[in-house]
Amino acid sequence: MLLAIDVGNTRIKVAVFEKDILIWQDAFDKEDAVDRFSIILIKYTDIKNAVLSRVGFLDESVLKWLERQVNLHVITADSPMPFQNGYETPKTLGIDRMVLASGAVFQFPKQNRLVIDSGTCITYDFIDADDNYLGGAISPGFRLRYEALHNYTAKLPLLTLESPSGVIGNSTKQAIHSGVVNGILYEVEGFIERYREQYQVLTVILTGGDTDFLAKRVKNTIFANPNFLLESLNHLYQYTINK
Ligand SMILES: Nc1ncnc2c1ncn2[C@@H]1O[C@H](COP(=O)(O)OP(=O)(O)O)[C@@H](O)[C@H]1O
Ligand SMILES: CC(C)(COP(=O)(O)O)[C@@H](O)C(=O)NCCC(=O)O
Ligand SMILES: [K+]
Repeated sequence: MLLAIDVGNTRIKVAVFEKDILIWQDAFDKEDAVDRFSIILIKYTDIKNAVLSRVGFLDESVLKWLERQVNLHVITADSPMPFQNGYETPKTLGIDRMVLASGAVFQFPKQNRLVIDSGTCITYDFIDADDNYLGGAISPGFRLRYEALHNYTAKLPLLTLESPSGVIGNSTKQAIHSGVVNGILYEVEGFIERYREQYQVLTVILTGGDTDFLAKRVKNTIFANPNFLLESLNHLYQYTINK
């Protein structure tokens, strides 16, 4: 039984795996980390190993606590990956993006793949059919855009994610929702179209906290899976221990 832990810039996401079966999952804020991890370890006493991907801040004391509870396997830039890393700055590449790319290789072998993870940031990661990771893009996620509009202007209100009434926002709030939501939709659809121009056959995988919201609205055939990073962590752990 394995505990997979994804520490992002907004939340901690966790899942318990029995081989390749996801038997339980949760997401929580970082300040609740030790309490929520304790609940999991009490509920699943067979957990002896954990695998962790971290891009967001996590208090060192939480890591030290975790290391005392389980065998903690932390994914780093030096961890073995099932792809050739063509990133110019491999040491600055987000561990989450590496895990996503490895999951695309495991779950969708030998094809051009674009992984879109809509969380704090929207990340785009491309792996070609020969398992070369080429990079992609980093863009502000929904919440970052709403907060930026509020924090960097004199008058705009701070709004939370809501579907715009239409393309033409006929009020301040609707104009903001249209700008944020339609802006992200057209960005995602535009990127997919550009990648498809260059790589005619392309598999698109969508994940992240905003998967469900985006999957319903993006006009492209995509594989939507909110647990893709956690599943990829599980596969990567198996891959690493069997190397
Ligand atoms: N309970 C929640 N708390 C915070 N964000 C949530 C929640 N449910 C869905 N979300 C959405 O998920 C996004 C964060 O996605 P996530 O993938 O967890 O981010 P990260 O991996 O960057 O920490 C938020 O911007 C929000 O739109
Ligand atoms: C871009 C990210 C902040 C995304 O993190 P997330 O939205 O998942 O919290 C993370 O992948 C990161 O810190 N990347 C480092 C820079 C790079 O990937 O080139
Ligand atoms: K992300």
